[in-house]
Amino acid sequence: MRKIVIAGNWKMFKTQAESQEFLQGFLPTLQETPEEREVVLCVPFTDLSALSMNLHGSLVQLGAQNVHWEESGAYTGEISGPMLTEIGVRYVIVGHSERRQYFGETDTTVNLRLKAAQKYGLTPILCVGETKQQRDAGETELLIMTQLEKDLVDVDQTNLVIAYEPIWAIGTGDTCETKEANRVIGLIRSQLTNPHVPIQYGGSVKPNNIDEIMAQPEIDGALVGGASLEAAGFARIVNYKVI
Ligand SMILES: O=C[C@H](O)COP(=O)(O)O
Repeated sequence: MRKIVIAGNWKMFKTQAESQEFLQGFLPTLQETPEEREVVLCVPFTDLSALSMNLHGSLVQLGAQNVHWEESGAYTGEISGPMLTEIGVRYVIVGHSERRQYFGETDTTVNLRLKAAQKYGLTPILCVGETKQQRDAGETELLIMTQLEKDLVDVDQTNLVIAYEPIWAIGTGDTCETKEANRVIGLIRSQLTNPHVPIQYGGSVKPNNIDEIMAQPEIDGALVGGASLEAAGFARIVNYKVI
């Protein structure tokens, strides 16, 4: 059976004070969360230490938004796997489209980061997905297959989560039609050597569409941006109803 993983990606939002306020509203709602649902908060680096202490013993796992491939070194602005695991981080997002678009992330560096994450005991959440232009040009399948082929070279598929995030659906309110997301995720699964890799959908996931998204047979969770910033809304997503 595949694990369900619901992850919030806070991107560059929330100071430490704001993150504590969030937890006060969010954690009490988790008592009834079914155990097979893994809940992850991928937060800014400055929030990790304090959250690690506050999440200890809770049902929520801590995630980062980037990891470098070296253990240490002269890499200004980067962070290493041991630095993250030391403070209790379990997951890390790798290859998010915003890293690829704004910070020069390539399939080569994504592959290096994936392998480093696993080497140092983290579970990477690999993001793949097409732009609107690529979708309109009928290139979705080719683009995703190419990303998977390059990103997953020598990557251990027993410690991996993949997120399908159509870029045109991120932060736009323009959710991918659920059956289409299910189709693409099925395609992704067909390219993997391990059929048990959890594959999430990401892109304008909200409290009012999570139930339908999670009803799709190929979808094993969600990577949630904007809607993970508000405690009650994210709690509704995490506690989605099985329909
Ligand atoms: O990592 C999360 C995705 O970029 C989705 O963001 P969004 O839920 O705000 O569309």
